[in-house]
Amino acid sequence: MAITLGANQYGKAEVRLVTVRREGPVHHLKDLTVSTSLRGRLTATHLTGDNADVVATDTQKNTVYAFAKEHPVGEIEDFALRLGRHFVDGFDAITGARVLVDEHAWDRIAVDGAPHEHSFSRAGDERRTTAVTVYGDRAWVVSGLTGLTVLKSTGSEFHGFPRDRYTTLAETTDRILATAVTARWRYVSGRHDWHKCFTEVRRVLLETFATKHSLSLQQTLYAMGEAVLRAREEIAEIRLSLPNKHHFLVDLSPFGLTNDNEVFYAADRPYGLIEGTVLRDDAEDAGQAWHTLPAF
Ligand SMILES: O=c1[nH]c(=O)c2[nH]c(=O)[nH]c2[nH]1
Repeated sequence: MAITLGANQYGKAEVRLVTVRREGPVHHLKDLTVSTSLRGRLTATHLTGDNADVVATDTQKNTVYAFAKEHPVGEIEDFALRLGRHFVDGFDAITGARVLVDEHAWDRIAVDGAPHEHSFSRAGDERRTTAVTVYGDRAWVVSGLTGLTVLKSTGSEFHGFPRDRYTTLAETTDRILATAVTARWRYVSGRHDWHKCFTEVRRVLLETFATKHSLSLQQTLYAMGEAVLRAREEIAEIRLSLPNKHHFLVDLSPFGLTNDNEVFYAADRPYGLIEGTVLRDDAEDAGQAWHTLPAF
């Protein structure tokens, strides 16, 4: 029996980086979580412990901080591309790099209605994300967002599903629809206006969720993905993961009360999980873009 080393990668996970850029008295904050992972000629360290080709994960972490000082961080996609290119071009043994960046948003605190120069409050759980893969001369960018929680209090139905002896769910023509959107979209190759594209995708996702009359969360997922692809030609493919945050009508009849779609129990688990990909039929090959990322 022969035993060999299979696919492997290594790096520093979740480097927390905060930068302050000063424009006179006005400060600009960037709050990032950066993970790097490298691939390449790494058999020796696994088989014999020879570390001649191992760029230490501590060095990877230091590089993140040093890069943040040496150039303005800018858009997370550009920062990740610079880091990935550095590891692949700078070390012979390293042939591929994957850099994940999550950006945590902060709002300026309003003081007497005016945005404060250097005081902020966390904008919530939502994060903007990117996953950049550099492999040889090529690079793939998959950007997205996660934790975008949305709810509509009407405009959602769910009926017509099969009933068997285990089915108890009532059909409904008017329910609450709520989810926390995770979206990842793959750019066609090249550089794009990352900031504008992110802002537009987020807007289109929200507007479509709000305005599409929903017969199922699956239908809403497809409509959201389709609207993004119609709005942004630089996006080849979008994957959405939508937990169905159920709001169940509370049975108030024991108290002699009716419930006309007014009082709900917000269940946190279990939850339906609706996931899918929407893509152009002529999209260029995804290459390494989704490699080792979650399926959706
Ligand atoms: O939009 C929905 N899709 C489902 O597949 C499903 N299943 C379920 O119990 N409720 C819902 N809602």
